[in-house]
Amino acid sequence: MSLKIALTKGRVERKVIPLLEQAGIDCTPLKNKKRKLIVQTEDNKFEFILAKGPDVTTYLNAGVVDIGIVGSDILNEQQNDQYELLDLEVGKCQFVLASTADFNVGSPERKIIGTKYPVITKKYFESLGQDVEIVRIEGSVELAPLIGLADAIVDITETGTTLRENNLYVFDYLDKVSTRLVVNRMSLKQHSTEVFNLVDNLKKVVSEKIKLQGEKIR
Ligand SMILES: Nc1ncnc2c1ncn2[C@@H]1O[C@H](COP(=O)(O)OP(=O)(O)OP(=O)(O)O)[C@@H](O)[C@H]1O
Ligand SMILES: O=P(O)(O)OC[C@H]1O[C@H](OP(=O)(O)OP(=O)(O)O)[C@H](O)[C@@H]1O
Repeated sequence: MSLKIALTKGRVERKVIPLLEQAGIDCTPLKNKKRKLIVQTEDNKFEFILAKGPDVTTYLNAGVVDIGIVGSDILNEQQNDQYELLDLEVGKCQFVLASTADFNVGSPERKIIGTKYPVITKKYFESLGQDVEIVRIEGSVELAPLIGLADAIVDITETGTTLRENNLYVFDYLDKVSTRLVVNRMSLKQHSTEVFNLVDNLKKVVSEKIKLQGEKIR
């Protein structure tokens, strides 16, 4: 039976495929899948289920997949205690509080904050002792302070390009984000050899990559 892996499609998928290949998995069917959402490797050892990030944990919780590959931003936002086995060290970015230059984080008025991450945002402002109004936005979050929908945003940034090109400034840095491998606890019992084989192989790939990056910096 194949090990079922819910893989976040899009950016995460693109960053994770090279790691899977280096871990010895032939990803040709995954790379040629076009609009197919379920893809099996030639040797039938793995079945990839291509899903949106927030749905990856839904599949895991329902027990219909064994493994999930998803950003820690989503795991933190959902707060439902997934069993994380590996930080894949790709999809790295960071949560920031950002706004236009005139924003004052210390001002006493109740602020309106635009975000895709209401739980993380609420917690962050609670830690500052502030009760804020949250406007949930699905994408292009940077628009919110520009068009007067919110006073500021909490969003993820990688290169800072989107903020820069829209004249937004970082007012605070929150948690760092990266792609994680999480596992269904039942699968860990039923398919422990297969799961740990995959995790061990990926661990080697990730630590080799980190070592090489360290050598390049030195
Ligand atoms: N700018 C970024 N840099 C690095 N990782 C990011 C960035 N934005 C998002 N991520 C990570 O990728 C995951 C998926 O992101 P998102 O759903 O925004 O993009 P996507 O659907 O892959 O986008 P696209 O379809 O444009 O490739 C996020 O949960 C997060 O962990
Ligand atoms: O710092 P940068 O490298 O510019 O990356 C940051 C952007 O990337 C993400 O958006 P994404 O590209 O996923 O699009 P979205 O706005 O539709 O979510 C994030 O929400 C920022 O908008």
